[in-house]
Amino acid sequence: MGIEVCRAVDAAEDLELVAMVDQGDWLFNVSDVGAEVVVDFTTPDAVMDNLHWCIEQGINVVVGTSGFTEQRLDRVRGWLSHKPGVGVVIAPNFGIGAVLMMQFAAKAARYFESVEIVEQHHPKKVDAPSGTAAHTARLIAQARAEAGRGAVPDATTDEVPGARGADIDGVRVHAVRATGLVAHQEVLFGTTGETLTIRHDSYDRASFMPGVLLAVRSVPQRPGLTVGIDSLLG
Ligand SMILES: NC(=O)C1=CN([C@@H]2O[C@H](COP(=O)(O)OP(=O)(O)OC[C@H]3O[C@@H](n4cnc5c(N)ncnc54)[C@H](OP(=O)(O)O)[C@@H]3O)[C@@H](O)[C@H]2O)C=CC1
Ligand SMILES: O=C(O)C1=N[C@H](C(=O)O)C[C@H](O)C1
Repeated sequence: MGIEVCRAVDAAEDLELVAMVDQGDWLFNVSDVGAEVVVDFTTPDAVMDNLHWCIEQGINVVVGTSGFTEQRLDRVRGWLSHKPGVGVVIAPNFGIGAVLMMQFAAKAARYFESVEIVEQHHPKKVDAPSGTAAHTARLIAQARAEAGRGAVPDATTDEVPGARGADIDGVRVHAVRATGLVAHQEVLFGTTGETLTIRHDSYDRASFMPGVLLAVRSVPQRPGLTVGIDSLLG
């Protein structure tokens, strides 16, 4: 993703690529060259230190790295409270189709008794479940709670641990890894006599670039924390 983002920024006439930073490189290069925005696609282990450093330096940040829980977001809000002019956009998924898939899933959630998420990714992905799946599960759980829905019905005894997937806020999430896949997700809803499946497929990492560039262009005018790119879309 880092290389893909550098290519996209380099190709954009209104943006200038001033530094590329990999593991082991000094972050100081970024401030030395006067970067206005840093884009982070690293790992859940590395991202918090990178973010903290950038905020301290007064540099705006766009983050695509997964692994953001509500606790992590609160830590970022805390850092930003000392740097009121700095903007941070953290998005679980920059693909426009994926953003809509999450919105549609949150909308459908109140009407269906059952729901499960199946995310599918390339086998080099280091984390599971995906940030997109975790975020979708939380949105669905929130929508169900607001609609007064109780627990998803499930009488299964988990005879083999993991057979029923991970439980995120009461929503089962299943992670598939297979060569040939890029990034895909299905949200399966069920109620009496019918199911609804909402599916999104990223076939190429180019699908994330318009959303990343939109966030890069927007973040200097958006101090504070923005989660997701929904509010940036026209
Ligand atoms: N929000 C979105 O739309 C998307 C999010 N993602 C997420 O982005 C993240 C990266 O994905 P992907 O590019 O596929 O993963 P990769 O493993 O291919 O790339 C991660 C890169 O980060 C480097 N890295 C690790 N630690 C640091 C550090 N401290 N400073 C600088 N660089 C570091 C790694 O270096 P090394 O190889 O030396 O370890 C590696 O080059 C994942 O969390 C993924 O889920 C991915 C696609 C879209
Ligand atoms: O690692 C990936 O590839 C992706 N990661 C993000 C996630 O964890 O949701 C976004 C997209 O699914 C691609």
